Amino acid sequence: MSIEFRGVGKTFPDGTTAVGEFSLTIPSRTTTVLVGSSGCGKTTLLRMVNRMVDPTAGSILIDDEDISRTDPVALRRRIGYVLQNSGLLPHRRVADNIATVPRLNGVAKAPARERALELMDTVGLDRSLADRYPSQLSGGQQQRVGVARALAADPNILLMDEPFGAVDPIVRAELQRELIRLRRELDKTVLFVTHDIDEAFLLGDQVVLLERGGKIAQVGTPAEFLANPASDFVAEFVGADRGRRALRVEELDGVQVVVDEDGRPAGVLRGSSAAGSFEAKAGARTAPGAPAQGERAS
Ligand SMILES: Nc1ncnc2c1ncn2[C@@H]1O[C@H](COP(=O)(O)OP(=O)(O)OP(=O)(O)O)[C@@H](O)[C@H]1O
Repeated sequence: MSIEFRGVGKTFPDGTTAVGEFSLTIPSRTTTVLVGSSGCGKTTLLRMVNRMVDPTAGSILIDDEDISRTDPVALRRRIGYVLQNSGLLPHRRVADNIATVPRLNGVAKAPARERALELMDTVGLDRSLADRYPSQLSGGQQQRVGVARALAADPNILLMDEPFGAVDPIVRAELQRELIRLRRELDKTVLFVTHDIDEAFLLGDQVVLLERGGKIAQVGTPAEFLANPASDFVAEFVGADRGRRALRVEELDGVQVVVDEDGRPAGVLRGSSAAGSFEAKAGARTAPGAPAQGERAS
């Protein structure tokens, strides 16, 4: 399913303009990553897609249908949503957390549990954890449960708000690899929010770098960012955010390769079309120097 933002703006009742005017098309079955510093409007944009926030200007279309005319509850049940702190219900067991939306949609207990167990396999969680409570899991396991829960209603769209922001770098790299695998298997339209440009380049078919007020500094494939930063702001964000390890594109035997500042290959760029996403070699990119996460639990 495609998502289109048309001249979208959001000014909160207290007068804060989180998003000025934002237009973007997110093609079906691709991953778009919104990246930018704290407070630039990423979460607000994400939450407008499932109507947890309604825009004060413009419109959002899903497969050409204006979502302001849809029932927000029904809309939310068909869009998966993963949060930084997993957002699990603490008093419910893992399998029950995963089965929340199917149960709300009227699926009986036994098939809902069976589906939850299958989803635990999908996200790489051992089924023996099904009857634990969230507090009895590690942070990484909780995030996997959050992903499984978001997938439970088999949504076509997955919204992910800093889903790997609260785990350590090693678990984070593991979860990123899992998401790349899942994306290939599940074929969803994914909108992903992060502070971390490395994570954005690793996961995004399309990367959108935002400035304050939801202003687009640049939109493009990771290759386009690396080869052609649109402004000094972009060049600085792309370089500064990854510390000393500035990446660049080089051509080796006719293949575009991303190398780090010491000339070590960090990934291969596949073509330059819509499929021009960034394939990182395992272990080559572990998000060093990831900026501190936002204090606000969203
Ligand atoms: N309910 C609200 N009322 C007033 N202002 C808000 C509200 N929610 C968000 N804002 C403001 O809107 C701006 C954008 O917030 P938003 O949460 O979208 O940013 P963000 O890029 O996701 O930040 P972070 O990376 O820290 O999560 C910020 O200035 C924030 O303080």
